[in-house]
Amino acid sequence: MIFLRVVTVGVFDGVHIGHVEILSRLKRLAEEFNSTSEIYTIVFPMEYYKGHFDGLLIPLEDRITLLEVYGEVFPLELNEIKDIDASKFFEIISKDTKGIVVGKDFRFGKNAKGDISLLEKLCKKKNIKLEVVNDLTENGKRVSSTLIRKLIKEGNIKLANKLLGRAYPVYGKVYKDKQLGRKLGFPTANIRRHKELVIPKFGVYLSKVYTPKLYFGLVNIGLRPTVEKTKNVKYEVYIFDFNENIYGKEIRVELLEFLRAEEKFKNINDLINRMKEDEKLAKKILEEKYAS
Ligand SMILES: Cc1cc2nc3c(=O)[nH]c(=O)nc-3n(C[C@H](O)[C@H](O)[C@H](O)COP(=O)(O)O)c2cc1C
Ligand SMILES: Nc1ncnc2c1ncn2[C@@H]1O[C@H](COP(=O)(O)OP(=O)(O)O)[C@@H](O)[C@H]1O
Repeated sequence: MIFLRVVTVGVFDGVHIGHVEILSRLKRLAEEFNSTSEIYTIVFPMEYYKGHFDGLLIPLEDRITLLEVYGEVFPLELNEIKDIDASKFFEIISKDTKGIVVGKDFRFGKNAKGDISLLEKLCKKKNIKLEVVNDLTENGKRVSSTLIRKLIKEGNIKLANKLLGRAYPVYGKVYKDKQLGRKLGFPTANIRRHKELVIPKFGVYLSKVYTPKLYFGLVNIGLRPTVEKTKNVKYEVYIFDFNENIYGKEIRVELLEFLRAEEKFKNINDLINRMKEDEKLAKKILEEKYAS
């Protein structure tokens, strides 16, 4: 017995609202044909191999989890497929396939030779239903992983979150540091950053913190130039109304709003005063916008 399928191929980093358009169409098409749906996710985009890549939006495991809502997920390394010529690549993705869903800019095969017009012709020949999904735009700009990476690097977390369709997450295990925070009156849980991910603009963010219980807090992302000379980017979380030892625990932090850029203060006292201001501002925003 042949199991029929519908297929989509792409990087899908971030699984943003534009991706969701494609994935929802894929799921609908699978229902129409009473087939399975398969999502081929390319692990890293071309820029990664060209050496000018800012980093992924979310880890691959998270991408897979988000994609699994829409079908069976198969990760592909670009290196495995980039030298397959367009007709051969089509042969692979069209086997037992009833439908293909892609975005308007989809390219396939060696040197990205295959485009939508070739795909249309090939699909017609094999009686495969092709759905080409129009670009989703925000203020005239195409929603894309590249745009969201740029917004995150610029600190425009609100727009990045809107285009992602969810709050931008950073998370990891809390590790022990120099324990200076506690002395300053601002204990901070430090989490390691995933090396393959994009680094947000250095500064202070209002955040949700799951310990797993939900708290709000402030995250400082940066180099802490007032107290350290390092190139090591740190993610530190000061959790409001919280006083527990969470070393070794996994916490999840969601960036909500960018409050200010990281600064080098003249002395620790100026830093402490500024952190107090940050907390005041954050609590005011929480009261105005997030109180339930
Ligand atoms: C809300 C907040 C804002 C911060 N802002 C800055 C800053 O602008 N410049 C800076 O050098 N460090 C900043 N930090 C980092 C502190 O220097 C750091 O948390 C402190 O030295 C404690 O370090 P520890 O984690 O080693 O205990 C900030 C930390 C927090 C929690
Ligand atoms: N309100 C809080 N926010 C963050 N961490 C807290 C808080 N209260 C207690 N802690 C605990 O204190 C630790 C941070 O203390 P700190 O002196 O900044 O040390 P470190 O240099 O190891 O980060 C956290 O890892 C956590 O276990």
